[in-house]
Amino acid sequence: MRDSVLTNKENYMGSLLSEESDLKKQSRHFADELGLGRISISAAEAQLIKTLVRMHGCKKFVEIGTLTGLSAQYIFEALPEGGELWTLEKDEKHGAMASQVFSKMDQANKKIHLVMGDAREELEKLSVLGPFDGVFIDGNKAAYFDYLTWSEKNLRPGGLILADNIFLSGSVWGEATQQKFSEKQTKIMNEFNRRLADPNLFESAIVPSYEGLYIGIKK
Ligand SMILES: C[S@@+](CC[C@H](N)C(=O)[O-])C[C@H]1O[C@@H](n2cnc3c(N)ncnc32)[C@H](O)[C@@H]1O
Repeated sequence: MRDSVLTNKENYMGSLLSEESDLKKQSRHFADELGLGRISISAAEAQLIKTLVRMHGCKKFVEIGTLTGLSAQYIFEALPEGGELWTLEKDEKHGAMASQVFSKMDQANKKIHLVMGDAREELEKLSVLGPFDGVFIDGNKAAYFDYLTWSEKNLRPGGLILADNIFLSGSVWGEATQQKFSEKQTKIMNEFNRRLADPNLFESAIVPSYEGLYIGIKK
């Protein structure tokens, strides 16, 4: 995420990772072309997500918010043979770039499906293919609670929920932020965070990264 705001600690963590592949660099390049490089996931966070997906043994995984396909590549790498990733995106330009990247990926033993359209509607259509083993929520911030409601219904018991940007740059605890989040977005994110914190529904933990990454396991 967001080179301009990476701390020395984050830069140090990044320096320990191996260089990203040409295809990942292509996704970053496309995001930069769109002027959205800052909202692409950082290598360190992406590596964390990949490790969690692998550790959890996820085979059928859903990503909400493809952008140019960077996080999707990390998740895809973590899936075992026979694995499938559905990644949802509503913006045509973003989808076209992601599609170019995905067409260059080796899909001989596992598959990646780019699903275009509003995630809330497309998720409902995907339900017939469930239950899924995990979801990465990184789409429309005002729809996070709806994404979670869908996940509760469509993940298997023990399924993995990962969600990025759950601090909304500090607006969830009332800090004024450079990026303007609406009251509605902040309220919904707080409801989302409180629901994931409910120990009757989830085993959960927060990684205090710059934007905050929620990890939940559905009970
Ligand atoms: C933060 S970016 C995703 C970054 C990506 N996961 C990565 O790290 O490489 C959020 C993406 O969600 C998409 N998005 C926003 N609202 C959406 C919606 N209602 N349905 C589907 N996608 C949406 C945006 O167009 C954008 O590409």
